[in-house]
Amino acid sequence: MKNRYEKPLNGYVGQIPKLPLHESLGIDNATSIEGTRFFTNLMWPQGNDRFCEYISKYAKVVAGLDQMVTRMIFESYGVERYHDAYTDTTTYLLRLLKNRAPQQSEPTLGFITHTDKSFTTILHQNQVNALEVETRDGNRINVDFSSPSSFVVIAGDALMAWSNDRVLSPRHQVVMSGNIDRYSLGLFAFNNGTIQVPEELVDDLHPLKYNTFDHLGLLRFYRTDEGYNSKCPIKAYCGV
Ligand SMILES: O=C(O)CCC(=O)C(=O)O
Ligand SMILES: [Fe+2]
Repeated sequence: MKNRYEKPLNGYVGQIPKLPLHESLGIDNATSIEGTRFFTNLMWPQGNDRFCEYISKYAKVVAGLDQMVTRMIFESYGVERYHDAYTDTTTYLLRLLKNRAPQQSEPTLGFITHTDKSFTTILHQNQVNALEVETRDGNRINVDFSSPSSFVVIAGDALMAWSNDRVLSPRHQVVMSGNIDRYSLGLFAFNNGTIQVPEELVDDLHPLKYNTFDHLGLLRFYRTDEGYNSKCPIKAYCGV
């Protein structure tokens, strides 16, 4: 298998007996031309300039959207002074996801219930809706983002910890129906350093809930049995 990275959960995922519908590939550092070229040279030994160009343009546009959204989040908590340092040390993993339409009698679960380990994730899809997101009170929302101009922003575990639990990293899953294959793109923001709760978000009413943590260490922890089996991996990893 060629699409592998040292960073856990960055490369190919698929051929999982319990999840026969799902296959995905990952492009780390997708906003840089080196990142996309590394991927296209791997998949097409003679190169694929068109794909390389489109994918890096897409990643750049959506990373710009992500930086706008995270700036708004930082501003809404009065801590925009930390935003530049955050974006300067953030890289983007672009995942290309396919969930094929289930055949009769096949399980319809495309992707298991999980929370994202990123800071933020921006999703885009073809016309086939299948994403279900759980709310704080346990209800499920079927997210309709079938319009080509729709994007969904999901808060990841790192944002939940950074915000000292103000922003929820929601559990979500992909459940397929109908007879059209679903293609989606997920751009995941990962910080290359440590993340800490801003001091402005800690007070008597909001005691500190997370120790400073190494973001990529969260991915490594999630790959361990303890991390994978814990109910809330981020709390098990760096919760106070
Ligand atoms: O395909 C989607 O819409 C969501 C995929 C997802 O949740 C993930 O890759 O983390
Ligand atoms: Fe996800």
